[in-house]
Amino acid sequence: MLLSSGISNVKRPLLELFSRYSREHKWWILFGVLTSLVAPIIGILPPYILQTAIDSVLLDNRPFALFGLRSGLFPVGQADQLYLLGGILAIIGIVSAILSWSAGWVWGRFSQEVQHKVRVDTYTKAQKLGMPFYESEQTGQIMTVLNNDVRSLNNVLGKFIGQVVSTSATIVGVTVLLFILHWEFALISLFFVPAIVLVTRYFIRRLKVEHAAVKQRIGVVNSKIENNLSGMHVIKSYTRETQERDRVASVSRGLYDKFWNVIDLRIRFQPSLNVLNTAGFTLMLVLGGIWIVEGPPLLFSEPLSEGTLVAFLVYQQRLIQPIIQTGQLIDQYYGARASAVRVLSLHDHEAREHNSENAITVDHFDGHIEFDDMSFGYRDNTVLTDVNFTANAGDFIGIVGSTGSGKSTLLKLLLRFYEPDKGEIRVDDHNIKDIKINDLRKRIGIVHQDTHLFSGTIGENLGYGAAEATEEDIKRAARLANAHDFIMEFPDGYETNVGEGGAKLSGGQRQRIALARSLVSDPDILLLDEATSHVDNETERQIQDSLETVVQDRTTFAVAHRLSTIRNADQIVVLDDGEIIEQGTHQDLINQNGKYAQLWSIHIGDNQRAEPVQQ
Ligand SMILES: Nc1ncnc2c1ncn2[C@@H]1O[C@H](COP(=O)(O)OP(=O)(O)OP(=O)(O)O)[C@@H](O)[C@H]1O
Repeated sequence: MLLSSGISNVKRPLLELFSRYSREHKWWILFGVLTSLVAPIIGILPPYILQTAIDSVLLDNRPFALFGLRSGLFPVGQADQLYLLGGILAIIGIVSAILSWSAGWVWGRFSQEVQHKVRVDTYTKAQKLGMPFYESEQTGQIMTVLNNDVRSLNNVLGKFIGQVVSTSATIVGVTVLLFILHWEFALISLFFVPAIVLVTRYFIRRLKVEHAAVKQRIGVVNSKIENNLSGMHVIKSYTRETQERDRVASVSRGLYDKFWNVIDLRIRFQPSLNVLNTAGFTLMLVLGGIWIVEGPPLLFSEPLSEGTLVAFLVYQQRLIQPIIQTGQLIDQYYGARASAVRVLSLHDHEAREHNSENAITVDHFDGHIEFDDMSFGYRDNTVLTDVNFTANAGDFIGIVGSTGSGKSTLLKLLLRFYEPDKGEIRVDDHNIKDIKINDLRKRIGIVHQDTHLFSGTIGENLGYGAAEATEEDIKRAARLANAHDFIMEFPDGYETNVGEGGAKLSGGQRQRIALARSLVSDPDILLLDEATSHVDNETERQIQDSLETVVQDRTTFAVAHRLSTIRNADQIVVLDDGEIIEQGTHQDLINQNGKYAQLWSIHIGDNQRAEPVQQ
């Protein structure tokens, strides 16, 4: 359960992801940083101008000066001075708005670019993971990484730098301005900042822990819901709606509890800061008032003007916001960090399918296949032991055996869904480990035991594995699989929508479409895993007739419980508990009078019993 525990060895996951995805956008980032830096600096000037308006224009107790400059160009009349200040404020407002818009645009685009790329990359990487990964991870957890985690990363990767830059610029800018305005009062008024930082730190540390727990719980809820939706027919059949509702409610409550911990921390965080803020504001107002009325207290010497006090009070409010924002940024940071760990766990997962170093390219197989002393097990559970047999090019091989004897596993090993633990599998004298995985799979057609169709039309499903297939290729394959006639009976023919996972078709129809799909690309090797188990005897006989033509041109492995399907095979392999116990033609095996002969007599008996009683 790697994703649910979120293991990744990367020390700074966000930085790592940022460096992976930001390179090609360095100019955007530079522009974004510049605008995020300049916008808040310009934005903090109005209170400074307010001070001039109060002290130099309204109270007229200071000579008119702006930014330390006393120019003969400045107007002397009060109204003109106010017009000048009003004009400057308007320009600041416009420039500030343009810069904020530019910063918002750049970071918004950048964050969407990053989100899009991380999502596509993560999906691409997930696709490269081998089947064992999908068997050990819940689909819901993988979906959570692709949806929630990628979205949460977007918040930070895209906006974080802009916010960090503008927040830092505001804090530094305001602090510098306060010292320029009145360094003695600035020393006193900044006293409350360390208290705010300490409170922020306390909450952030606790949020970090809770965020990781929330991420994991979201995955659990998604898995449960996804699992239930895909098994809805079973839930309904067994009338388990109430129990399943309770189970969903239980995992959802688990998420609720964890989320509540985060919300509880957040809602206590903001009021705590507000209390500190109000205390700081009140103290400054009282102290500043006394300073103005009675002159500088204690060791201080500079008198304080009314305008300066007003500017300080406004700046104090301006300062608290970026400090709170810093807290929120750190909160977001830890949320995104937990997501980054999960995304990287998927990106860097070692269970990736990979070609060997000197893997060869293949565009055709003759179809000579050898299993050479091959053994395989799922984790600790040995499923196939010392399998030895050879299929000559063009052979039709029947594989029979009791349930769980390893028949499907044998076919999956040929596709390299898993690697043998011992021995090897060779196709045309090449160990399949040394053939490029995609080349191997492209030349092998398979009909899985569990037929899966994708939402879309019948035609789209048929052409799924062969982009270059013509309409004629598709129809030819459909005829071979005895599917063409029933497809044409639908009003929309090949344009018929199959529904979610093929739900609008019968089991037998789905199977015939899957069979046709495997034939469209004209594979050199064909693997049929119970490919006709859901069709009636008559349809099976018709498919059998068509397949006789099909199998002549390629090596075919057919797993079948219905033994009539493989009766004419060149070779029948009988598996029992993962070992080959018998091998030969139908007649050889009947003559041996072993397991196969026993199965055959049951099969015949079944068929006879299934015959309608003659009146
Ligand atoms: N992904 C898996 N992980 C762990 N064990 C598995 C997995 N797939 C199959 N097995 C186990 O391997 C054994 C062989 O399974 P396999 O599907 O190959 O049997 P089979 O002969 O095709 O059975 P059936 O006729 O019922 O389809 C079974 O005991 C099964 O439980």
